[in-house]
Amino acid sequence: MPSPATGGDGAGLAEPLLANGDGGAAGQAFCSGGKDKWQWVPADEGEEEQGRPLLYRTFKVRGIFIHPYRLINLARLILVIQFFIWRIRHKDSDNMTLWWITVVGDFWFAVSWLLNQASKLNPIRRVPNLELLNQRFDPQAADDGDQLPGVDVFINTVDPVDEPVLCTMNSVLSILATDYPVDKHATYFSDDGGSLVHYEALQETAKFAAVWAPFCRKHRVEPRAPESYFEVKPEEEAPYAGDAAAEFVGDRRHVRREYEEFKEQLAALFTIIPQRSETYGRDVVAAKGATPTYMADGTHWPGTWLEPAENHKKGQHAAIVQVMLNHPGDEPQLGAPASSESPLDLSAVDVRLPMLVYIAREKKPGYDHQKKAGAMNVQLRVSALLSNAPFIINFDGDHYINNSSAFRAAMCFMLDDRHGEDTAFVQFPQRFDDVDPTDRYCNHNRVFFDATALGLNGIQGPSYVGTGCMFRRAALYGADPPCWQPPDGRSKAVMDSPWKQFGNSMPFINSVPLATQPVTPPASTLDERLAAELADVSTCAYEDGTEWGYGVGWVYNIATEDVVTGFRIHRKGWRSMYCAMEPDAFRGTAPINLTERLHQILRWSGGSLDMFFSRNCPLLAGRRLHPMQRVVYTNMTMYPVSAAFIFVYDLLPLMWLSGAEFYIQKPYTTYVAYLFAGIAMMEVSGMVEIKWAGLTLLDWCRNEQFYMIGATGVYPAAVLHSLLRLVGLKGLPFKLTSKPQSVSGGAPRERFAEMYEVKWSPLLVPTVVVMIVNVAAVGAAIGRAAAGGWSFVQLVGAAGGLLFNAWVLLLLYPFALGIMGRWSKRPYVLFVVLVVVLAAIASAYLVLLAVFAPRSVSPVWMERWSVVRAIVSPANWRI
Ligand SMILES: O=c1ccn([C@@H]2O[C@H](COP(=O)(O)OP(=O)(O)O[C@H]3O[C@H](CO)[C@@H](O)[C@H](O)[C@H]3O)[C@@H](O)[C@H]2O)c(=O)[nH]1
Ligand SMILES: [Mn+2]
Repeated sequence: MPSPATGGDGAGLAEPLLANGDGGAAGQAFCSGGKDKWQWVPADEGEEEQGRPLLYRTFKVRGIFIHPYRLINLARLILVIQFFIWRIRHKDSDNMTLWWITVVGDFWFAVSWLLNQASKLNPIRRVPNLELLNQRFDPQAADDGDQLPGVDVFINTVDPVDEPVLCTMNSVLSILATDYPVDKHATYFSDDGGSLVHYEALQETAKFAAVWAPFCRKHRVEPRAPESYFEVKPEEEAPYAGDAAAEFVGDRRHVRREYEEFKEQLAALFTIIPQRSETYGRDVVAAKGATPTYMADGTHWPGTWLEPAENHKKGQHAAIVQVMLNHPGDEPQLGAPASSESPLDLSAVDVRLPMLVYIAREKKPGYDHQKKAGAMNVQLRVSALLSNAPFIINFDGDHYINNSSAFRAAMCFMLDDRHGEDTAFVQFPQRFDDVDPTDRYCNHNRVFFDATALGLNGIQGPSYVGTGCMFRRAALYGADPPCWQPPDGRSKAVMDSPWKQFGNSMPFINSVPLATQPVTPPASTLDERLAAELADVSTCAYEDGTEWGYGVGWVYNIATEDVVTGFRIHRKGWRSMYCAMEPDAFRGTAPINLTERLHQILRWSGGSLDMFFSRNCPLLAGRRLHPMQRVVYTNMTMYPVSAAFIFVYDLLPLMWLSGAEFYIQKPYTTYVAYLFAGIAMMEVSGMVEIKWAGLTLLDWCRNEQFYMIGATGVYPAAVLHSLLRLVGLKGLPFKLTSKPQSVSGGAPRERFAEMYEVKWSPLLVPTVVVMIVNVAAVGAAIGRAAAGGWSFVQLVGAAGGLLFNAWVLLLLYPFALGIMGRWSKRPYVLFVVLVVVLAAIASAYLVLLAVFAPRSVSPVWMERWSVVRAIVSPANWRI
């Protein structure tokens, strides 16, 4: 395959991109603990005195926040215990079955609250010191010992339409242009769709990168994903950071034009490829009854045919591994001066591009390809044979690098003298671009990424969340961390019977011990033998009978590979680090359509339960797992179970409809008082959490709301899924998350158009039922109260119950908006409908009472009723 030009030649230049690589922002963040982070105080002063260079600094929450926070939670714990003692002593209810259900339910809530809270009692922030890193790993002064280590970058995609190809290629561009030594990182693009569109788009991208990457380096622009870069309004732009200010405007205009052209080329691929195939394939079609897909040079594309044919269809084709950009060599290359062809003066810019490899692993019918985990394990082996960097960072196709210092930031943790060696991965938060300003579907997950993750950071480290995470290769291979290695220094786990563990490729096995070495070996040159080996490690059969997917690589047989893979590493005793930077390290796109979002939560919660009922159950882990970390993982895997109880509780209001007096627990007022106190304390604790984590009230409400929305429909489905699996069935099918199409290069669409789309799915039904039940309960209670004949105590009881209903409805509010579709642009419609429906139910209920239980209705109403009845009674109808 012809490989696109890598740019001009030239010689000898210190990499300009390194000179001042980290930029000022991160430096400031280091001093103060970040913008607006007055809640945090340094926690590592002692360590500084020991004279070690601290590549990152540690901060803990200021006492004025954390002490009250812990105190409230202690008080709540006492209250909860007291509550149960009280309940057990007062076994008094109108229905003992319900009493038992609620005791068990309340107990489960208390436990899950405790598990959840436990993870957040010691939050820690860590801020990388990029300046120090750059000093220590200064390329000018460097001899071999002091170079930044290599990083292999994995990026995954499946479908050029569902995951718009322009978005994916933007991510690739942001990686190719990132601020890390060009010869020290290599990108492995996994195309699980085996699509020629991806392949040719990647070729175009490599060509465009020859302009884009040098432009970014020359002017030090951010972010380095062109779509996002050109979207920034001039007034929001960061101050110019390069050293050719005079040329900036002209260069930018030129690159922008090239980018527009590049976009058109990508969009055209969808028509060019079918057209080309038709032209080439005219005679073949009749003979084979299918249209092969042709590459530009007239050969068949093995990935897929336009019409499927044996061994050439989606899901059935040989492996394709293609080096698109070769390893650039370690000598910098200056670009060409401005010319009539290219007005961009690159004579002082290193124009090399990092290595870029296209992979479509073999697909065969009948094989379980293990989705993303399977794809990444192939990337792991292919990269081992080509560049074998000791570090790996992985991205979903829709996540791009938003802050070019991110790789260096991760290195601050990996290379630090304190815990660096025992750190298996550095997780960055997931941030999203396309979410609506109110974050209706809680896509930002702020409570998790700004509070929980910091809590985990204070224990053994954050869990792995699937993207934007830098790994130590050895940890993925199943090695032990140095702190748990036997004194002879060699990790037994890795080298006992390597075939059984790693499969039959000798070159791969030989690469394993090298992966732990700090200095990357030069990338292998691609000869025939290597090409054959690459194809071999990308076959389906390669992993048969090995440890891949169990003890080695990303974990298999689970709806989500992320948390469980992180867990498998933690249980070996490794730690992980959390790194939230400003500006955000990476950004991606989130599903902003309700149904997509629910399917995503379903996959996550289903995966969690899968994990609990697997060999990776947190309760089964050995002593290397920190006790608190075990608690955290137990919570992370068991949380969907609560839904079973929540669902019952949400339906309890049905009892209002019976009209009779009914108490789950007597004395009822004490019961209610306990519940209110418990809930109130939880809310107060939440408010303190908002303060130390720097969240907004809205972030926090969204979190509560989405928990409830999940708990009514999705989590019960997840429980069902794991029950199905427990009895040996397949469980629920999980689908790829579709990404918003607005960036796919077509006509500009309305902003957040996706949010207003309603796609019905069985998953929506239970939540709708819960909503109806609660609305009906409120209506009925109003009718009942209006009918009169309730004592004061009964009224108070009813008011408490109504408050519960109203609370449930408030929590389900985003869901209600979601199923309103475009109407939700005018939320007041919802309230009008609500009032009308309530009035209707209340009157209907009143009528029912008047007909069936006239004695429970006050005489005033009965009088009116007799008038109405007189009118509607058929006996009085005269024709
Ligand atoms: O057969 C497959 C299926 C998916 N993917 C890739 O996996 C990534 C994530 O899949 P997606 O359907 O987009 O899931 P999301 O819900 O967007 O992803 C979240 O949830 C996943 C776990 O379920 C994590 O792996 C992700 O990192 C996290 O962002 C995407 O890049 C896909 O291209 C593959 O490579 N092969
Ligand atoms: Mn995604």
